[in-house]
Amino acid sequence: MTGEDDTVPGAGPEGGATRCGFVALIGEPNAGKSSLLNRLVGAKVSIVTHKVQTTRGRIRGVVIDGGAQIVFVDTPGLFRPRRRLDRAMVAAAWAGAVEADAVVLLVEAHRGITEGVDAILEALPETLPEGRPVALAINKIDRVPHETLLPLSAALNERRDFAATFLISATRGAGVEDLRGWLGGRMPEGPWHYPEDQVADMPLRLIAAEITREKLMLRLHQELPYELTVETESWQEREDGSVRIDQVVYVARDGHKGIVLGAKGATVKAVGTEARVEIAELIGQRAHLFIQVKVRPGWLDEPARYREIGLDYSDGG
Ligand SMILES: Nc1nc2c(ncn2[C@@H]2O[C@H](COP(=O)(O)OP(=O)(O)OP(=O)(O)O)[C@@H](O)[C@H]2O)c(=O)[nH]1
Repeated sequence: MTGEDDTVPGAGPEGGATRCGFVALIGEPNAGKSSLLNRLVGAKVSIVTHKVQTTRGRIRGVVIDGGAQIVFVDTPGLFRPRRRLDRAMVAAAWAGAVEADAVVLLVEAHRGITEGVDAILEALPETLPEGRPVALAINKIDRVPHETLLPLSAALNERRDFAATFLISATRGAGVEDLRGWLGGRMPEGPWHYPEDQVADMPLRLIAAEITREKLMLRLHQELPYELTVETESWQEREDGSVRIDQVVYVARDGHKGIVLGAKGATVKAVGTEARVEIAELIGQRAHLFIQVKVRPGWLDEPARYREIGLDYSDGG
């Protein structure tokens, strides 16, 4: 974790010190966190949709900036909790921010300081440890006249002394490089968490899991929207040029397992077929997809689990 140190030495490309750390993107639902992550990573990491609250944490991207490796924790949207699960999702979002080395708050240019942004600004000082650098990224600048940006930036900086302010468009890319460079400089010195080659295919594993989750959600509609997670357990290239992908769908209860499986496994089979076609298209290779459904009991009631969903640094994906 960094403290207030702004003087992290630059890591030279030839054997200089490496840096590595975590960055949490926070903001209201739809602020553009997934879009920004995708733009930063340069691959479609998390599925961007028009529906709010689609991001379920644990979706990460790893970005190399000079000698720095920046691990992004994409958090669930921060919103006003209504149900028990919602509260846990908010807690998960904050857990990511509390443990990150730097935080980026995304605010939508055309919406300005909404009630939601206000609530986040209120919560920031008491939630984050002192000295944790928080950058402000005013996003979707392509949607507003340029002259509105400075007043908005000033109003926000009056509320909190941000370590830096960036005017960005996550979808068009404006300002994103600057933000990435700034974050790279904020990462603490230390070895990289992920070997370089792993970084290359990690996004694919994440995307593959997201694709399966999306297909499940589309098929199950309201039945289980927030109560399952999909993880890609293994990704094996085969000699014939195809790839074998093993995934696990985790559900909270036995009853949910039945719903995901469907009669004689029909639901998971249909989902698997749809996901396989899309994954194969994405990677340009034939894919064999194997999906298991497992119950992780108490998943919904254990605070520790939520934390894990929002922030899991344990392995490379
Ligand atoms: N015009 C414009 N639209 C953007 C920009 N960034 C994101 N969007 C759009 O805003 C919507 C929400 O973007 P997401 O990236 O899914 O937002 P999110 O914050 O990850 O949302 P949750 O997953 O719900 O937390 C999508 O329709 C994006 O295309 C931008 O810079 N300009």
